[in-house]
Amino acid sequence: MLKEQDLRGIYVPVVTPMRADGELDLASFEPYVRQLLEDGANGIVVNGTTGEAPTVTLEEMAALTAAARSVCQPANKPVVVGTGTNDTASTVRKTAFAGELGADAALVVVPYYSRPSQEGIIEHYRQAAGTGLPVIAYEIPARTGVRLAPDTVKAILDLDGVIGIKDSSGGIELMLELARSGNHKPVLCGEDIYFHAMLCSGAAGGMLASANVRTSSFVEVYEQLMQDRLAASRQSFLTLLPLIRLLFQEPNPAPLKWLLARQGSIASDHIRMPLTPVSEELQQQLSSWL
Ligand SMILES: O=C(O)C1=N[C@H](C(=O)O)C[C@H](O)C1
Repeated sequence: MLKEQDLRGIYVPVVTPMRADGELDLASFEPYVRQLLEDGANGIVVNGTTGEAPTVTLEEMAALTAAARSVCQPANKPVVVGTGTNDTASTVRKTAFAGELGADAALVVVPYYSRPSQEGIIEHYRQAAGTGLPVIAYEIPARTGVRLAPDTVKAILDLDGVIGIKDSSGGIELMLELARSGNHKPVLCGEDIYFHAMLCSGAAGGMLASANVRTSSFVEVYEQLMQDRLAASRQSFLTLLPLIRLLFQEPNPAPLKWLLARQGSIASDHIRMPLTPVSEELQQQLSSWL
């Protein structure tokens, strides 16, 4: 199981490869994950936003977790599984199930849509962490419809079994406040454009969809900063900006899947509804970037 001190570096939230008919494509999945590890990823996140979690069935989650483990375990790299929903009871069941599947930790998003109170959200995490599988909280207000107050984040991070947080809050203010107030649990950047800024403010790494493409360059940004080579790290990050901008020009992971399919990492760019394939215009821009 994943320990707090090992939640650092580049965790890659993987796509869920699908065949052109929409079925799960496990044949693409294993070599694709293996390549990410060879390129230096510190861990893998299955069934996250980038993995199209809302459309992935429990059976598919189990198959993806097993396939990811078969590649990651021999390399001693952790597999994190997205288990958060907007219903506490089903989040607890899914997190416990991920534990049975051999996941090293669960990524639990703030319960979306219902707009619960801050107390309700803390209790949601208490129950998820009660399953015994280490929990990484996931703050992404643009998707959930509710924003965590800094004190709420601190209360969640104080819970036994919560080992850190993925911060996609849309800026570095939360990160700075956590650092100011002496938080010691790892904060991973979950908003690619802020990766370098958040590392400079004390983030322990990133869970970044763009790191699917230039994995070793993201690792380099991280490593250089850890070695206090600020200018080199900033320069490395700047070279990644055009990629990051393109990947988030339309809803993630459609541009990413298109790019991965185009470069042969997965067989098809199929994406499940209601997400739609990338526009022709963006395809042209991605081709030029390639
Ligand atoms: O799947 C993830 O984890 C990520 N999701 C974010 C999103 O799509 O909003 C982006 C981030 O890079 C990782």
